[in-house]
Amino acid sequence: MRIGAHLVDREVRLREFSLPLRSPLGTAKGEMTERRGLLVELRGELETGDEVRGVGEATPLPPWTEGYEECLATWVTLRDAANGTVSDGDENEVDIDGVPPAARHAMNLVGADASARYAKRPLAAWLADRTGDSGGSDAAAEVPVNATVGDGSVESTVEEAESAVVDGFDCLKLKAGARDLDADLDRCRAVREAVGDDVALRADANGAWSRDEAERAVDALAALDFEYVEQPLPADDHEGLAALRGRGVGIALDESVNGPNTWPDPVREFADVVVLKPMAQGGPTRTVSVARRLRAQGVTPVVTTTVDAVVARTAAVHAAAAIPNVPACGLATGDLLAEDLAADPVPVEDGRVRVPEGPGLAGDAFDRLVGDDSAGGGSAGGGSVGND
Ligand SMILES: O=C(O)CCC(=O)c1ccccc1C(=O)O
Ligand SMILES: [Mg+2]
Repeated sequence: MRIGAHLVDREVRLREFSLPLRSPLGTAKGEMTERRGLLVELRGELETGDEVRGVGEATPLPPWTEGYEECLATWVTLRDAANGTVSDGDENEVDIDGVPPAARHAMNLVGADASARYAKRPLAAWLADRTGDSGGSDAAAEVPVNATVGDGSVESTVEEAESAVVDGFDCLKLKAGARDLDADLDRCRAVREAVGDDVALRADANGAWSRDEAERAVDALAALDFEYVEQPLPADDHEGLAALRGRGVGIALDESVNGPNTWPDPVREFADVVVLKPMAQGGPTRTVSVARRLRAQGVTPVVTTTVDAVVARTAAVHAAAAIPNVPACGLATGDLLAEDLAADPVPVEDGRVRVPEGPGLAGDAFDRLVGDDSAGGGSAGGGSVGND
């Protein structure tokens, strides 16, 4: 296949970016300090003469997705094939099954944004139309979100939690697993005492615990009335995860289903909640259809970013809005970035995000973001790698 194969005069352009985090996000897998990714823009004309334009983003994060270099190399190939800047022939045909998840996310998103804009529908409504039941279903106007609280001392964890509650969040997710279990449980207990009983709490261990630790954690978190614990055990310990069910706190899967691992089957026997990261699922379209299938078997889907830039974060908000009655999602990650590529069309207010009402992602808000293409020393104009 080729991107925009049905378009005349198509042009795909890439921009590499690198965005520092405001302060490092502490997790069981180490500290995240910056996010590197690619913006993609597709322009062309339909045979009717109508102009088509779409924007996408690939912000890879191993082990959830491929690494940056593979993602970039994939997109340089996709771009050159789409633009016809290499001689016609087999090398212009890209096998879609070989496109890794973050690169595929951008592919899905440029197409979905372009299609939704052409249909004059917000992306959320377009996604709901395409993935809904026969009658279709409306997209939500707002999505509830959780605050993301990184690893830290008891004091700094409580401080961050309290400030999130002051900002209007009624659901907090605490990163855990970076320190020993008793220290983590002290943090969780201190936050519960500080925020009271009306705030929903979640913990995310990123697969750090042993079976014994996970069992102890689950019992302690149940007593603190935590809503769920995300990935208490390594991604492939399906049996261990199943054994943690029914002890008073929900079991959520993240790494088990976002990344190279095989899903436990049937997933409802292993999880109450499944976290869907569009960047790891290969795009918003697949995210919404997987979410609807999960719902149908009684598993609760939650959408989160991989701490993406504004284009993918906005897409994730649309995807979440296309899932009926989605609970609080991990989409309040824009504030973790010290800078971003554009003004935020999906700011968090009172623990909720309003879904942009313009066509596609956010009307033409992202149309100026991809300047002259210089990514990958590309054939579309040469130049060096990077623009910052
Ligand atoms: O869910 C959230 O609150 C934010 C997203 C988040 O925690 C995250 C962000 C980047 C990579 C991994 C994760 C994770 O859920 O483990
Ligand atoms: Mg997680």
